[in-house]
Amino acid sequence: MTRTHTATDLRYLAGFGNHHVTEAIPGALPPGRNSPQRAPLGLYAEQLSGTAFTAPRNTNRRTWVYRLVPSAAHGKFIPIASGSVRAAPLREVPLDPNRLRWDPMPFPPGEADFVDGLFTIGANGDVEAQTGVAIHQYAASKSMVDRYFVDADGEMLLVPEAGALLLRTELGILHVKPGEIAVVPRGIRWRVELPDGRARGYVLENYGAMLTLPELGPIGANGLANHRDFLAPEAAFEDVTGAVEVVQKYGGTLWSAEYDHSPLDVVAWHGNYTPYKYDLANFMVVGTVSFDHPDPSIYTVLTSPSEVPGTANADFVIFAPRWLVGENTFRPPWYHRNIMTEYMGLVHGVYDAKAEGFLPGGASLHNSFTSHGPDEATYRQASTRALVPQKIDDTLAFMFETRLPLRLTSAAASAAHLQPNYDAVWHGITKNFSS
Ligand SMILES: O=C(O)Cc1cc(O)ccc1O
Ligand SMILES: [Fe+2]
Repeated sequence: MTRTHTATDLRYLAGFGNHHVTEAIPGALPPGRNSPQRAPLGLYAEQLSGTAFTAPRNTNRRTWVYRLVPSAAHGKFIPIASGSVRAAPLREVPLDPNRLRWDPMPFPPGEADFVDGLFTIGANGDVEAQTGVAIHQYAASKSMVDRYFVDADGEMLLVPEAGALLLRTELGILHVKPGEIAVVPRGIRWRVELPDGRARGYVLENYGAMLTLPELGPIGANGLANHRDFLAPEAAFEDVTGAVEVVQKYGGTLWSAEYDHSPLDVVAWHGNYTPYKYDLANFMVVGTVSFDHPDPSIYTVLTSPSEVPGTANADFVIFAPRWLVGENTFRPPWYHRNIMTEYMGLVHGVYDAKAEGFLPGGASLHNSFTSHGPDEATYRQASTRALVPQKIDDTLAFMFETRLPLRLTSAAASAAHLQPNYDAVWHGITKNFSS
């Protein structure tokens, strides 16, 4: 059995969407061709296509892997209980026009690995039509050892809130801690170890076009999330023989198959279809240096475009430390209604639109066209404070923004940690009008 790497000896390959080349054993990659009659070291060659063969060059994603056994070498998948995992289309409860907020998600009783601890909040679109998203939270207390996961339904954007994750994937290992994010593409096998014993966080499962960097328009060639800060793993493999379980999410259902070897047996690979991580501290925040509160699209880290120009299937947006300097400006978010649906979570600190009740590990959902904005305490404070330069610090909130309303699971809609009276945060906002 070979399972070598620890979190400390990990090295990464830099660059968003780059064509990387990596060998865990020198000489494992065939030079000059992808598919020689016999691949080096007795390995099997296999292509993993994340986009259609014929997708335009600038969006085409594929990786060639050189592995101990072809991934085809496995038995039958059988459906298993899906726990708290659901997929779109969801029709468990009516679409709810209320603003909703949840307390921090409790850890399940007993031990739960990452898959056991996945809890679907809601979804939109249609998993089989490869459009829309599901939003999940996870709370895990046990590492996956002889158990692997693969999501054929979407790529998974992981936002850890508590505890690091060691993601052992087919293409190598990523160590991801709160303040960082990771994306695991659809169809890649992986398992999750918990270096801190427990871990909790958020997942955007993107059924649609792969997440990419947003256009920068007049911002120019630099800024927001920069290409070079996205890190893919170096090749690392497990040479493990013996019964292991592979759990596959396929069409919204969990399926299980027994393999007689670890599916993480890729010794070398080259290509641009890879898992990756990104440290949100590297995000260059752009904001006003004159007046008014800009639209939060300037805080977009990654976007999944839809076929409608400028209208994302999903955006991943962060509210990171930054200076507020706007003159004669109400500096927190304005009151608003938005056709796009806004699901928010908090990694740490306090979010500047909510004085109380929005907590790390908790979440809010402002579905399409629901009225929201600063709570009463925030309004009072921000509309009267002296407008000296102010640093928003020690905080990291984020938003999964998606173009279709989000249908909740009945479990999320009736969860014990759903706050009973979120509307009250806007009580006490009174008329100031005088003519
Ligand atoms: O609702 C929210 O708190 C998110 C948000 C932040 C912001 O600065 C502007 C609009 C917006 O929806
Ligand atoms: Fe909003």
